[in-house]
Amino acid sequence: MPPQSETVQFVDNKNKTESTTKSTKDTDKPEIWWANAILFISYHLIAVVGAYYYWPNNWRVWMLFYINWQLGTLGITLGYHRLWSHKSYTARMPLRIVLAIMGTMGFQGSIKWWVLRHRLHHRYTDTDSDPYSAHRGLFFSHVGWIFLKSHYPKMENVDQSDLNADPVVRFQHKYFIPMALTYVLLLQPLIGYLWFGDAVSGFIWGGIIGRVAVWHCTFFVNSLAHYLGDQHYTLEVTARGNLILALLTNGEGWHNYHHSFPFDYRNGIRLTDWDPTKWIIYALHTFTNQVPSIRRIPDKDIEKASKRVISHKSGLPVVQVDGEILPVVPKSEVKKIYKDTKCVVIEGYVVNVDKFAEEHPGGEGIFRAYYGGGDCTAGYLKLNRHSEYARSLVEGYRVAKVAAE
Ligand code: HEM
Repeated sequence: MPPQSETVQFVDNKNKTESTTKSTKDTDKPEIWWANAILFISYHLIAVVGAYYYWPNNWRVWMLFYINWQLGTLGITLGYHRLWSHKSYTARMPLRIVLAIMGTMGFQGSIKWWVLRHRLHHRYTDTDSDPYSAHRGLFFSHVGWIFLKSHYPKMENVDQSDLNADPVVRFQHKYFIPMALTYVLLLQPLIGYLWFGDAVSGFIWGGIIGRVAVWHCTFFVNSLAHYLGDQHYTLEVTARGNLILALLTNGEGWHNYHHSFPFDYRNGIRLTDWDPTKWIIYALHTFTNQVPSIRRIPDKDIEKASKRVISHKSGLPVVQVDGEILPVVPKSEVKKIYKDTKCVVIEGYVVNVDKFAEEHPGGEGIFRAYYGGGDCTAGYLKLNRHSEYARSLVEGYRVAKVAAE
């Protein structure tokens, strides 16, 4: 088990240099974790053979699999990840108990085991100290890291006081193995027997295949979500945003935003971004007393991050306008640079209307012909006498200044 945390002075989480970190090398050769490897491989073998011989011809078996998959995944996303790893919301004891049970169904180690590694991942993303660093290859970041008994010298810098103080976390950590095994070996066959009279199918589909589905969907976030997708909020790490992964992971696929703002209870920030985890947290906060508070990053900070990314991507000279750093784009380059974006030009500035277009009182249609860097100043000035409020909105959405040629 990792040691208790101690007070350490951190210099900069991106340069990964701590003043009091012990000199143990992160790249020390780790041992193979045979127990994990054998368990993992056996599960997959049983899943394949079981699926072949016990292919369901009864919808109840499919339901058992689906419920198991979804509950396990939600236990990880709602509980392990957004509650315990990032404290993006607070939860009362009854909800924490339910989430700890659901998380146990994910079969990915105890809350404490998982959260400490996840905090390490965020703190040292893409370095040797990142337990599932994407820089060590797709296979390693997906499952390879689980087969290794790595020791993480920098773990001592990760705070775990909140985990140690939570009785639910302590209990689940102590009894994780019996709880997880009871769930798979006893409960699933029992449900199968009582629900559709087939204990073996209950074990195979509820216990084994349900687990394999939860595993890979969670692991995709560590692997594919660092390889495929968009980077709108930070370029400093490999994390990317990806709709397909969001669909498979109850919203965790919006991973670039998450790495930029890990404390936000949302991963998909737009109303329409597929993120059931965020919707459930919001519903629990609004309609029950189980989630007293949620953490949401202010829109202006998100906007700033996205502007910074656009500036960096452009690699152009910058200018300070009203306290903001904006890249300066030659007029002839605007359409090339912003071709696949919802950016338009208004009064000499490139304005990103992605977040605003849908709620524009004059309709989104007005912008469409200009997306990709078209100049809509004439319409903006003539079709409506835009108020001061509208002007300040435009200022907030500026992403670049167009250089006079
Ligand atoms: C980011 C750019 C823009 C912002 C922030 C913006 C904002 C607004 C706002 C807040 C209003 C409500 C009235 C007001 O407060 O002035 C409005 C109305 C309107 N806007 Fe814009 N606007 C933008 C761009 C444009 C452009 C490019 C056009 C035309 C090409 C346009 C056409 C209109 C029209 C026609 C209305 C009147 C809608 C109605 O009352 O039926 N707007 N806009």
